[in-house]
Amino acid sequence: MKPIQSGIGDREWYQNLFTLEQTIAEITPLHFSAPLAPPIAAAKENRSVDLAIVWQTLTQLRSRLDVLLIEALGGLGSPVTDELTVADLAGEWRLPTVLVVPVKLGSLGQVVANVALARQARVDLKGIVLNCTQPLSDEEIADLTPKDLIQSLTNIPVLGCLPYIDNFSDFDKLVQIASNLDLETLK
Ligand SMILES: Nc1ncnc2c1ncn2[C@@H]1O[C@H](COP(=O)(O)OP(=O)(O)OP(=O)(O)O)[C@@H](O)[C@H]1O
Ligand SMILES: C[C@H](N)[C@@H](CCCCCC(=O)O)NC(=O)O
Ligand SMILES: [Mg+2]
Repeated sequence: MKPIQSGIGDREWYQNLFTLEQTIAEITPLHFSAPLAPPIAAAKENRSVDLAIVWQTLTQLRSRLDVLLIEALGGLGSPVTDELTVADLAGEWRLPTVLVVPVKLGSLGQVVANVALARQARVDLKGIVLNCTQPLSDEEIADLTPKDLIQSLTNIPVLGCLPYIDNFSDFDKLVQIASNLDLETLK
């Protein structure tokens, strides 16, 4: 699921990449046109952010699927409503969570701040995945986001590093990349 989406993006990606039995309304029960934070995008359409429909759809899907992977939006501190952040929802809805961190200078500060926020909101943080959103060497990745330092600072396991992907339509490559992540701990 991409339960709340603003603008064009993830739900369209999923439909192109995967064969899913869910309808688009099940993949994304709440969609807003403006590519902005949900409360702001909703206000532009004179709508509110109806979390009840998100919870209902999530509950239905969870009961009929073996695995339900949910992509949030923005970061843990991004607002979902005027009162609630992504971290608040993940905590209150008890969703086992993986933090995805783009590899760049500043990532260490971001990861420490986000893990602190996750703890404050009682998020069940299972692991951290590093994401190389630009082509970098192994040495550059290790210098910017050293796994051992992140684990020592946060006490959260680093499950792996997604490489830079230049072609998202190479499905076999995506499968091979996913198989390198240590996802067994999420079960
Ligand atoms: N490993 C990668 N290699 C190359 N491009 C990437 C990689 N990860 C992300 N991108 C690019 O960044 C875009 C947004 O990625 P992603 O959906 O993961 O962002 P996000 O942080 O989840 O933001 P959102 O809140 O919009 O979901 C992707 O569609 C892709 O174009
Ligand atoms: C438009 C973006 N791509 C994203 C919304 C990100 C909101 C971030 C708000 C913030 O933290 O300032 N929407 C989405 O993932 O559907
Ligand atoms: Mg996304």
